Amino acid sequence: MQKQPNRILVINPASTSTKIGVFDNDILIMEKTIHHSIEDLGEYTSIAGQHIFRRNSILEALDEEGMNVSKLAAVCGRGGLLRPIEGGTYAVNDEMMKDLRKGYSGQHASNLGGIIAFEIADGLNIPSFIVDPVVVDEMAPIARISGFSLIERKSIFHALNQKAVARRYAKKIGRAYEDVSLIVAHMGSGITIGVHQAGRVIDVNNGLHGDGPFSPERAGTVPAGDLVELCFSGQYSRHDIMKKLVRQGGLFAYLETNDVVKVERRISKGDKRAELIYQAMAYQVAREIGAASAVLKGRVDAIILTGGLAHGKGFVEAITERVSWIADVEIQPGENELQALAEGAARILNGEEQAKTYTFSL
Ligand SMILES: Nc1ncnc2c1ncn2[C@@H]1O[C@H](COP(=O)(O)OP(=O)(O)O)[C@@H](O)[C@H]1O
Ligand SMILES: CCCC(=O)OP(=O)(O)O
Repeated sequence: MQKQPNRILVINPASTSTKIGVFDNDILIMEKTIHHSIEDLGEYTSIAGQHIFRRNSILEALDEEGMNVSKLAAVCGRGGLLRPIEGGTYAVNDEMMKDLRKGYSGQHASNLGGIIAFEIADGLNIPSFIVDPVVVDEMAPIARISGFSLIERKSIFHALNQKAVARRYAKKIGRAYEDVSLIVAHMGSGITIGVHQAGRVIDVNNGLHGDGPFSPERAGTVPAGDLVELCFSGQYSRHDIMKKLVRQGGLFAYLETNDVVKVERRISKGDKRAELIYQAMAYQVAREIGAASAVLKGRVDAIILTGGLAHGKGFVEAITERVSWIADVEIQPGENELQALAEGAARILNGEEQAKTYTFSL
């Protein structure tokens, strides 16, 4: 008799929406984006506080789609700003729940992924997982040195999509992920450029509140001395400065939108300032890719451009003309995070891998 496939619910919470998918192993059978209004989310003072509201929205959506939750074999969520850990699939445990609720390394909607996965799975007596959270840290010791001895460089990036596209590219060329050297640029609300070598991301910018190119929302690397002067000018609170660095920095600060489609429309109507800022963002991405190629001593199998901005033809061209001398440029627009979550959970349920344990009590 043929074995029943494992049915997996996957959950990817973003700032104003929750994307869900139901898979039989790694085959998608249902996908939905649940949009949350600013008014609905505005009722909560913290991201973790939104868990019941978002969980109920997910259960309602599953019900509307005729999905019977009692058939689920596991629930898998995108995880969150935990302590730094190596890549892989982790079982959600109490220690992880504590750190997700607190936002150990900061606040991001992905903190809700593991929390909601655990809550739904616990009620059904099935396992819950997270896969390649944003705190995956495989950085080489040399990459951690910032040059300011009180601050270490941190690995906070789009690990889930970066690893998924890198694995997919390796498979396409008939090699193992562990055998290729790649530069992956994930370009969404934040932009992260990862150096993938021997199956590990040995260097990457902290795309949340660290360094790297500016992005639709993030300021990226800023001149340090000038930033210090602003912080102590008395004009801005800590909250104001963080907002200007993380959510309302970069493109948003210059053009009052984080939507690159709108910016492209403005450029096509002759808006020269919009054109300059758009080109500057592409220039900074290309510059970071150049730096990443030096990490690999020029031995780069491919450069992969992915994330929402990789849909933008002009943006991709502006980067490609500066970096195509390094290696082939492969475009994988958008993100396949739901698929990557399902594949990570399926590898455990099918016995191909063992779930890793999140523990720091030693
Ligand atoms: N077809 C497109 N052309 C250019 N930019 C696009 C296109 N589609 C989406 N984008 C831009 O991609 C960015 C969002 O990327 P996305 O990967 O969805 O972000 P997030 O990190 O929030 O998941 C937005 O600035 C959006 O305007
Ligand atoms: C860098 C970690 C995650 C991140 O930046 O996500 P968004 O692009 O969705 O803001």
